[in-house]
Amino acid sequence: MLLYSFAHLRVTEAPVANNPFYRHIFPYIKPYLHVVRIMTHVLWDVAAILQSLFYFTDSSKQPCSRNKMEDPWQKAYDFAVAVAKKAGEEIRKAGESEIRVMTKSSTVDLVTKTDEKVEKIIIGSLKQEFGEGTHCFIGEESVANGEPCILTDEPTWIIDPVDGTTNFVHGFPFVAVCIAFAINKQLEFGVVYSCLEDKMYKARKGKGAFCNNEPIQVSDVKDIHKSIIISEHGIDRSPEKVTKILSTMQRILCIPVHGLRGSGTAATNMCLVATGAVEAFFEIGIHCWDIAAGAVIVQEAGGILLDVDGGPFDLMSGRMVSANNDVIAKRIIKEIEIFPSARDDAPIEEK
Ligand SMILES: O=P(O)(O)OC[C@@]1(O)O[C@H](CO)[C@@H](O)[C@@H]1O
Ligand SMILES: [Mg+2]
Repeated sequence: MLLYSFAHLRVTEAPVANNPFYRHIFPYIKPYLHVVRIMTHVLWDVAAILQSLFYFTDSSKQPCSRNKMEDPWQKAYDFAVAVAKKAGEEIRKAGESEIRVMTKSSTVDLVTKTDEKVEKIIIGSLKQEFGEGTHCFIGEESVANGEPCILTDEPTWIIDPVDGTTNFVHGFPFVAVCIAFAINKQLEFGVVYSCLEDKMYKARKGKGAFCNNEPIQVSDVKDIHKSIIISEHGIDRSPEKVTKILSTMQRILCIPVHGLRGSGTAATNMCLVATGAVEAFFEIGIHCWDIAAGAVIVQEAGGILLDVDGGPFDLMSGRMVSANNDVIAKRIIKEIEIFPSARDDAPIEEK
């Protein structure tokens, strides 16, 4: 302020001719006043530049920080919805012609050209939008082709292009495109497009869950006897595992619950928990791409996620209970017969 006022002092002729200051001293300093004036202007400008620099780099201040803090991933979220829609259209179109089926880890682990093509479309679109090398990707088919499956702190897209490939091959009407996004290993948003039903589920951390833009909410049932529970049979048909899976199902049925169901896709199952159509879905032997998007949707719809032993949910562990509340989750967990399953981030030789 002081600098500013001084800089704007007008250097004028002495207004009072008989003032001793103006008569004896002013004539000597007058030539230098112009220099002082220019210097103060320069100093003022430098001060202003420095002040704005500190102001704009302080993260608690506006407006530069406003852009950064505002909603950094909203654009990515909206883009993921658009890409999921495009992918779903591709799957619907592919379902109209003959589907060539191949197998992966076993004769019941199916894959089609559509799985691969749709994953390429999704990852290609994301790279084009956000730039090559800026984000990481964990995609079901890329991992099947040898890409690493490690979740780091980097911005990471977790993709299942066709969740429910067996359904797709058979024309069973639950097939979902799953796109999730994590940063610092925390899921930020998830999109599940159940493309044969044309239902777009989406959720962003702290911003609610939606189906076709309508808010969704888990059920408020706490009485296990009034619940419907979902589980799946998985693709591991070793008799020991199948025995444990069926034994768990029997125990849950005999609680008794209203019913046991399974849509054939983990993503759709989780969305059914999120809408309140069922109370819980659990499975051992799933993958991060099956459940990452659904995990955000369930939580944002008011539900919870746990490990099958009641511990904290771990996206890469290959096991999960998703439920409307912890009463239902813990009651289910009592009945689950746990069997070993490989982590997604385990070294290849351990899988
Ligand atoms: O079709 P994909 O993506 O290979 O996997 C289908 C999938 O439904 O298989 C499991 C069934 O046990 C599910 O949990 C998983 O989502
Ligand atoms: Mg899949």
